[in-house]
Amino acid sequence: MTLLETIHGPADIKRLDAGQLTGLADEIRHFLIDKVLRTGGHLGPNLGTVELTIALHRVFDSPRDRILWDTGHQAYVHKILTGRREGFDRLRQKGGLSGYPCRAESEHDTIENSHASTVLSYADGLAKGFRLRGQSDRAVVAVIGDGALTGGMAWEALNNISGAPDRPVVIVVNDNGRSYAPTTGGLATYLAGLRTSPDYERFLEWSKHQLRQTPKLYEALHAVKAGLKDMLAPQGLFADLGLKYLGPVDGHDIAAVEAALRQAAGFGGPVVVHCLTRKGHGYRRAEADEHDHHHAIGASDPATGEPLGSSGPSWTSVFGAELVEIGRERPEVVAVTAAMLRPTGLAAYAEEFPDRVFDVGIAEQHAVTSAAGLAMAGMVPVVAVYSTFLGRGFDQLLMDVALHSCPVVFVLDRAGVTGDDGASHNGMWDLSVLGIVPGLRVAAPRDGATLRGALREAVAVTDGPSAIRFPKGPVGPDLPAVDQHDGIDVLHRSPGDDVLLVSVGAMAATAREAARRLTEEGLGVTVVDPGWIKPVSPSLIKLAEQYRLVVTVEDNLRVGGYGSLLAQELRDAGVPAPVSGFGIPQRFLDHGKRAEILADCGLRPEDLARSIRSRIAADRAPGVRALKEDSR
Ligand SMILES: Cc1ncc(C[n+]2csc(CCOP(=O)(O)OP(=O)(O)O)c2C)c(N)n1
Ligand SMILES: CC(=O)[C@@H](O)[C@H](O)COP(=O)(O)O
Ligand SMILES: [Mg+2]
Repeated sequence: MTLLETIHGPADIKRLDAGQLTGLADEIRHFLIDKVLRTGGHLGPNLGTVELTIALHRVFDSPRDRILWDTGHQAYVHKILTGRREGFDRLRQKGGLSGYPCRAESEHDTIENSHASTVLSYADGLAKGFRLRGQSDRAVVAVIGDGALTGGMAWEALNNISGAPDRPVVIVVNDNGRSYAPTTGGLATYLAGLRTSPDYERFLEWSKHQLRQTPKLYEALHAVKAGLKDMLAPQGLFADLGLKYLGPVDGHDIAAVEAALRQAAGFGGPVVVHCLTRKGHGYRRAEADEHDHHHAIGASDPATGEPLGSSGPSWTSVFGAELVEIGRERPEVVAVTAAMLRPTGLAAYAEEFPDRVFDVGIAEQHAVTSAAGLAMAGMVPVVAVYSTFLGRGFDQLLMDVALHSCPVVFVLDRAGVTGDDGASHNGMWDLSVLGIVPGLRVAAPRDGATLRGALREAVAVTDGPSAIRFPKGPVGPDLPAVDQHDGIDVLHRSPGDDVLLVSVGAMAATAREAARRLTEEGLGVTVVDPGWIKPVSPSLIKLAEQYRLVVTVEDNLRVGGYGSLLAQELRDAGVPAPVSGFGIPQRFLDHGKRAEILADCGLRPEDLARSIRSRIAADRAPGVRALKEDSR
């Protein structure tokens, strides 16, 4: 039986000796590489937290003590050590283990939101709550990455935590120097300064080498070392904030981390434990990966580590390539990313125009308002961000960009159902929130050709902001229009005025297939794709007036009485026919594959056809009231 097979919970780790712990770390590392290569997931971040997580669960008593993970993508080892090893064969699969902490899975889990920079706020609140409930003996431990530490929320929380010297929050900075790419900004430079002070490096090596022979003394020295570093490595920032600072500690040295955590646990106030780790540690391909592919990998060949089956160009790559072409023609076009240069397709642009790309760290609020500043300076900023993370900068979009009519272009990748990453990663809210922004234009391209077209139109707009949204994954073949109606692409037309099906963005193929099925049943169906869905074009309104039922379908949350803001606008414009919007039900969606989730949401072609059919039938049934607006 392997050591790992004997671990069913944190108690089992506490009884292991130093030699066994090293063996356990090796087994976990091999387990992670084997499992995550097969399923896909956050291999790099989790290889970096093996020893750190072992030490955390040896020092603290989860779940009474709360161990919190920022973003949560690096909590696989936490899951393994809290009895969920068997679940990794179905990691991130429908009905299987979530890729993030999940309260339904374990009492050891707390934060399910995978948006970064939140953990210190949770910790501050938990510590306050424990104190008020007379449970101040419960430790609150917040693990935050160097990347997440560049997010504004983290500093709002630090301001509060550091203002309460008796607030027993242990802040573990998991510093691997990278978000996806190397972490940017002055804070990153500062942290690098802490970890690269040469005196401290030499001392670190000496103490590890010399004192390995006498482990007992090893722990004792770590307390001394914590004092020594005051002379060896400056750590003003945290100390100046009133936070005790321990470190930097070798985050792959279980004994060292344990010693620092035990010291921190005894402080009784806010304390930073600065752990130095390496993303991908122990897996050469990940450690050598300069293109942050191993941050989040797809299912890969276990033998070679190569990703399995690439399925053609992605939406992201189409956007990135077109932006480079535009950038060559328009020197005023600049790009802004929130620590996701490659994932949002901006790497090529940065390569060709290094002075015209700004990585602001995981700081979407700053990304948006600094883009407003860029626009006010006469530039044309393109803010590339995952749809779900735009929520973090919505106030800035509304009040700093739109209120000032700044010509900022928002490119929202991962719009709609993404799937693998669970509830907080689906880009299912953007059309709902963008629909209420005065003066904002919104486009939802259906394929690569219309994405390129929409991007070129957007960067040409001078009197206000635009947003373009598209889903995760392969873009697939272009879907050419079969006709045009007053500037609107017609994707399908059969004789008759029964249904106008307004397809939004990547739902085009679904809408077209649903229309084909309904046409076979003798219904007259026209499918159109407006491309730009906000503002609603007068041509679309006029066209809609000619049909007995108007249906919209979008890969976005259903809102309001008509199911979508587009449907609402058509109705409000006086379209006489009943109008129904089909979209994602108002609930948080569990992880799974995009296709599975769309099926669960009733957004397959057969679902759409069935819903439309029932509405038409209801309308035709004698004595049945006229079609109700969508009331599902
Ligand atoms: C608000 C927000 N923006 C962007 C992301 C995408 N994202 C996920 S992990 C990550 C990098 C996190 O870096 P760090 O905190 O240092 O953790 P590491 O991966 O290095 O362990 C980013 C940008 C996110 N999860 N949340
Ligand atoms: C944790 C996080 O937010 C990202 O790492 C995300 O998981 C990446 O998603 P994609 O794999 O769709 O780029
Ligand atoms: Mg990091």
